[in-house]
Amino acid sequence: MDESRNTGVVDPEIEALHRALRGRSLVLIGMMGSGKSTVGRRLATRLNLNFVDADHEIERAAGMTIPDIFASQGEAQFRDGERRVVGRLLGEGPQVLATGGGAYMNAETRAHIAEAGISIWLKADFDVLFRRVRKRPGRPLLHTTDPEGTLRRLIDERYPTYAEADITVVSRDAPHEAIVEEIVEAVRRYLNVSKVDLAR
Ligand SMILES: Nc1ncnc2c1ncn2[C@@H]1O[C@H](COP(=O)(O)OP(=O)(O)O)[C@@H](O)[C@H]1O
Ligand SMILES: O=C(O)C1=C[C@@H](OP(=O)(O)O)[C@@H](O)[C@H](O)C1
Ligand SMILES: [Mg+2]
Repeated sequence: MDESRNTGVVDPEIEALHRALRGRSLVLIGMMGSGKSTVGRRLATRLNLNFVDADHEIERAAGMTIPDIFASQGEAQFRDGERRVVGRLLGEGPQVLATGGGAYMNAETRAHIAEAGISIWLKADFDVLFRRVRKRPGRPLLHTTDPEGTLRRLIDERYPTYAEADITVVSRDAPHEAIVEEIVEAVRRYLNVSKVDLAR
């Protein structure tokens, strides 16, 4: 759970960001395939924060994979576990928390994130998402006769809510590090931590 942490790094810029976070976590939200898990891990390394993936924690708590949870218990049970796990993880900040795509759609979770975190929406076009999720199946919501239509419907349903996030960063096909730097810059702006102040 903690493998992304770099200890011993003393970077004034990062320390200033940590102070400005005041215990809040950076919470990645967005559709399946937007890069929350992969970019989140790198963001945590970059900022010397712990990384935690809610899906991974749900799987650990349940002792089974997400497709198995959906198959054996159904989506409602998964959502209930997701709400509890995200709530617990938000109490353990500051860290980078990658949520599953549906987590932010829960009003209670959203309120909790607003209180204990800074929400970052990784916003991506349908084409980008569809190409990515096709490469790696294993997302039970897309196990339908029409995964393309399902993904479009989920985008329509969810984007107005995702738009409530504190910060939006466009996720496109670019080196992960480039997206990480855009997030760091956006977080710095959001927290009013200026590079100029830090250089003094
Ligand atoms: N900036 C990017 N450029 C290219 N591929 C990316 C980028 N970000 C994520 N991906 C790829 O998209 C897929 C889904 O990423 P993942 O982090 O699992 O998304 P999420 O957790 O949001 O569902 C992975 O194969 C990942 O490597
Ligand atoms: O969008 C969703 O509702 C889901 C997204 C998945 O996580 P990723 O967004 O990390 O793929 C996972 O939580 C589950 O399959 C449901
Ligand atoms: Mg993920």
